[in-house]
Amino acid sequence: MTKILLLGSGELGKEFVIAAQRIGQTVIAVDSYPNAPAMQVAHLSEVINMLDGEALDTIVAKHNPDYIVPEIEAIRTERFYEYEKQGYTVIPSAKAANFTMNRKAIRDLAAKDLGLKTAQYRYATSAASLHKAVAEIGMPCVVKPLMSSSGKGQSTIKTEADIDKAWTYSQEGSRGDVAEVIVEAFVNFNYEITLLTLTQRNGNTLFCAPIGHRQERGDYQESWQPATMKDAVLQEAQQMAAKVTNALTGAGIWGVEFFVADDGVYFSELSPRPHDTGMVTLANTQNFNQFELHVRAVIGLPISEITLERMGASAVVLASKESDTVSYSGLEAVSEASKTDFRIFGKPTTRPYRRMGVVVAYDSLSEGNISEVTQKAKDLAAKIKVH
Ligand SMILES: Nc1ncnc2c1ncn2[C@@H]1O[C@H](COP(=O)(O)OP(=O)(O)OP(=O)(O)O)[C@@H](O)[C@H]1O
Ligand SMILES: NCC(=O)N[C@@H]1O[C@H](COP(=O)([O-])[O-])[C@@H](O)[C@H]1O
Ligand SMILES: [Mg+2]
Repeated sequence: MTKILLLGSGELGKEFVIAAQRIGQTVIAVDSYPNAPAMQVAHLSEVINMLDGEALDTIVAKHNPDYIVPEIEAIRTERFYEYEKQGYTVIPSAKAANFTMNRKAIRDLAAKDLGLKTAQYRYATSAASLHKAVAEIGMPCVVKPLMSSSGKGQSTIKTEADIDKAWTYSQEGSRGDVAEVIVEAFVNFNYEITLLTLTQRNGNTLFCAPIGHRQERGDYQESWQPATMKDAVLQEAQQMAAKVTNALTGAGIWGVEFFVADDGVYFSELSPRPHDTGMVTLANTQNFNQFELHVRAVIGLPISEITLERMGASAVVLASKESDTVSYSGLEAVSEASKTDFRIFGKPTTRPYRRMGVVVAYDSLSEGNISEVTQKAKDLAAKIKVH
């Protein structure tokens, strides 16, 4: 039987496992804490520190998987090159996982090697060098730890007084073991999108309809598909996505993030895996959702087309405080509403702003209104309370 070693077991991993099991795959789910969402539905699980290369080596050798599928960024991805040499298949590739775990590698590749348009940026390794970088980039600007995701440790500097605070905050939010930050000029975009891109072993690259989203504190709040945009702008984004995924190599679904501003399309970053904003596809907006697409790309089953079947939106359910016990209320209201669905991820503990669930809403492409569908998802998500 085919064995998939899933490195990271959050909500995205959980849907991936469900999609994999539906087509007969065995999954071993790994994360740093027990009873993580994907572990609840996987065949086997392992709890390790994935930044620890030796711990990683041990479970790879123990399970001898056919596919190693990263689900988060904070993994000792340098080891992946070695696994590829040993004959393992890393998804999408060791290079893709390694370059995207660290904002520096992916940004330098995109901006310098591939010549993609990005926000102006500098790096800083201390509060003092952050002052210097901000002076060069100008304000407002955005500071992010080189290793973090979902906006952790990210803040916007508007005045001189924010700089030291931004440094301290970045060091608290950094997920990995790297102290460095990136400072980006603030892009005054009109809207931002995720372009889910499917690369396949047969070389056929396909794009999903663009997903619009709104972020707060660097974390997504609502996403909707399709995002309304001009054809020429979409094509430009598709070309950029093809370029960067091609350079990173390998098969899988990728969430390629863009800002669309008056002066053009900016590449922001990408996930070489399902994307949080792509949870909108759980509303069955497409013939295959992003997790089903990823599974098929992983095991090498060809997809010949991705079709948009209806419009949809997703809105997040967040926790508000730290707690070791979790319960939910308000599910009746969501369940009762028409053309909606929801997921509760089953995370065992809460912390402020931790994403615990998602509500999706949908409508037909001919009769629906995407703003209304998004508002509906948002209103219903607000009815679910995490206790
Ligand atoms: N240079 C920028 N100018 C304007 N807004 C920005 C900039 N960088 C980030 N943002 C805003 O912050 C959001 C999160 O940034 P980014 O995607 O880099 O963070 P992240 O921690 O990698 O998030 P995730 O892992 O959830 O994708 C962006 O989607 C955008 O809304
Ligand atoms: N933007 C990346 C993203 O959404 N990743 C998703 O969040 C999980 C971590 O959640 P947690 O921090 O609540 O444990 C990850 O495992 C992944 O599923
Ligand atoms: Mg992002």
